[in-house]
Amino acid sequence: MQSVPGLEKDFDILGEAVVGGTSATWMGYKNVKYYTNAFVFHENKILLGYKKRGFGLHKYNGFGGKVEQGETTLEAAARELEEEAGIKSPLKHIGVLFFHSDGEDSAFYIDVYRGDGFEGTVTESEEMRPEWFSTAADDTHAAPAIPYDQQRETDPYWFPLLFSNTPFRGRADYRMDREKGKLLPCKWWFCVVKT
Ligand SMILES: COc1nc(N)nc2c1ncn2[C@H]1C[C@H](O)[C@@H](COP(=O)(O)OP(=O)(O)OP(=O)(O)O)O1
Repeated sequence: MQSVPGLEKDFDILGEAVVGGTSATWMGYKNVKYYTNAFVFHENKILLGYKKRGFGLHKYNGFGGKVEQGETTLEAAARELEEEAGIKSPLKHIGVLFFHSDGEDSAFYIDVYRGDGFEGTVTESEEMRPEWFSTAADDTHAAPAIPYDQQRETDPYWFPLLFSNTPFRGRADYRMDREKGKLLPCKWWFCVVKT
């Protein structure tokens, strides 16, 4: 595993890992940009947003965005959740993800938050259309299954840890797949944090 700014302090507490992809070295990057991603849980369901514009267009994700100057990442996560889904939730930090795409100057450093329960009314925004999905193993909760085929390719590595409330860390490098004509993960690791 290669060091990542802000993650180095965690390396001695990382546990079970999924590692995959090419044996080539990790990609370099010039800058790191800080983001948040918040996931709200309620009655065996998770709230995801369908991205209507910009980065991640037409994919489901948590609610989040850039951390603005002077904000903590928790403040940024709460602000983005309210802007994009119209709700507040008692957010707790659950993970850190680091993504870099070949050819980009900046890498994404993402603080991931989990909130159990919410206040307010879930409301569609200009950027996101919120929808509930089932987190139950069976289909008894009358919500659709997690839409992994409309999410980022690396989400299946860490979503189970988010569901089980297990702190995690991870990194993936993306490269253009010329045959498929899109960026795909070429090297990755995802770990639980030992408690
Ligand atoms: C594999 O890469 C990623 N996976 C997942 N699941 N989420 C990712 C990945 N890379 C970035 N993200 C997240 C981080 C943020 O939550 C959003 C991107 O935020 P956005 O570009 O919408 O940021 P805003 O500040 O809202 O941008 P605007 O200036 O357009 O409002 O994706």
